[in-house]
Amino acid sequence: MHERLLMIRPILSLHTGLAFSSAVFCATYRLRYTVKHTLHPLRFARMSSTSVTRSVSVAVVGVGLVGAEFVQQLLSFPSPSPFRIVSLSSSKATLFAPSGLPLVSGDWKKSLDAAETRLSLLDLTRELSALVKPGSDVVLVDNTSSEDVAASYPSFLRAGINVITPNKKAFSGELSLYEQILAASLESGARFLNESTVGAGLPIVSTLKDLVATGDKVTKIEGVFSGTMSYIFNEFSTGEADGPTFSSVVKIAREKGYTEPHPADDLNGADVARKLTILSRCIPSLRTSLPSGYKSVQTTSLVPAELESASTGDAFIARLPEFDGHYDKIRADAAQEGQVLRYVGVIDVASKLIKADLEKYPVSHPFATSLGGSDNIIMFHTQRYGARPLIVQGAGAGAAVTAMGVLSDLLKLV
Ligand SMILES: NC(=O)C1=CN([C@@H]2O[C@H](COP(=O)(O)OP(=O)(O)OC[C@H]3O[C@@H](n4cnc5c(N)ncnc54)[C@H](OP(=O)(O)O)[C@@H]3O)[C@@H](O)[C@H]2O)C=CC1
Ligand SMILES: N[C@@H](CC=O)C(=O)O
Ligand code: NA
Repeated sequence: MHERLLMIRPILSLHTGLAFSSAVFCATYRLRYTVKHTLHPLRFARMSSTSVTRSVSVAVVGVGLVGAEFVQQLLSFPSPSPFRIVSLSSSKATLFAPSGLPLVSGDWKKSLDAAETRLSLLDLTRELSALVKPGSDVVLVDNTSSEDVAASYPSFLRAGINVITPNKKAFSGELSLYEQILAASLESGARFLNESTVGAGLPIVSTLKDLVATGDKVTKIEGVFSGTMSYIFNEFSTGEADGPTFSSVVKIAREKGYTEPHPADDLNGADVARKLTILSRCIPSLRTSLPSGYKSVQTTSLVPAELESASTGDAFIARLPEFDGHYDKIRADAAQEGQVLRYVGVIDVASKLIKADLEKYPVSHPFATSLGGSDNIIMFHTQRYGARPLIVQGAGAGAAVTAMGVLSDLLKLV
């Protein structure tokens, strides 16, 4: 067994702290620590552990499209698995068993449906914090799009409970919540991992954090950030003047599980604006640039004014065909110029311009020729990569790839 002596220095900044905490948790060696400053008791308990194989208690909140697929992937994890699911919750019911729920692959939803208790985030925090011990990690996996669950991350983190999530709300809303999350994570040593909030399972957040942590200078990030918008325009705007109706491709995108619970959150550009906010906050010079989060991003909405008040996704989808004529016209206009329509996002670091917009591209442009399905394509322009940006491309929405991103975050804890 290898041994390393690790000197822990005072954490000088949030950024250094996060990079440092990653280094600690990525280490697979047995660690011995010399502590040089006062540590939060949970952080100390975590660091004092000399156990190599950690056990991980997982509480899953949200078992919809992504959540159900995540549970299935977790239950299929090769044995012996370090993970045990101690809690499952939907918006209507919750289950908790500190030693692990007896879940059967393919049949576990029945147990949750039969439960009569509703989720209390306060109770869950208390129950999970009792499981935090040296050598056993506890993780809240939030697979909802709930603001309430997102607002509770600081409490979970302060209690030493790690948070893993594809939910964008906490990282793309008010800056104050984001800062509380960073502070709580530094205080207790519990981590928050949110790879699936941008590009689903594609390595976007981790790539950006690696570029920044290794000292590269990111100058611009641009691309197609929405799986829904990508699917819609890949199908709808191919360079021809006509084709399927706009409302029909939106309906299919929803059926394929690409859209947010309310599809208007994709079509109004908010989902892309949230992703741009999440990435901007990983870049030191932009971290505080969007105090109100995604609402500060310059965003073009594709939602007709008459549908802005549609309260449910079903109502929105039902009325969208009334507006097909408008979308037909913008497709035909673009085709006449030899162009296609694509919904793109840009973060220009020097000018601090962050925007989400519908743009036209020539039919020969890579955004027209190389994208299919729900593909995202994200280009990182940096000093080290020079004139040829680092590009990540692949499916950017859908339950399987999103749950994979969540599970891969979970694996980073062990
Ligand atoms: N779909 C995709 O391709 C991607 C999704 N994401 C993100 O993943 C998250 C989940 O998306 P998706 O699975 O499609 O959404 P769904 O609407 O299918 O599922 C959401 C789940 O959350 C539950 N829920 C909602 N509010 C609460 C609450 N307050 N307490 C407990 N449970 C709650 C719902 O319960 P109930 O069933 O009782 O209503 C449901 O189980 C979202 O944040 C989304 O943005 C990220 C990347 C890609
Ligand atoms: N609705 C989102 C899902 C992933 O974040 C999208 O379409 O990209
Ligand atoms: Na990702």
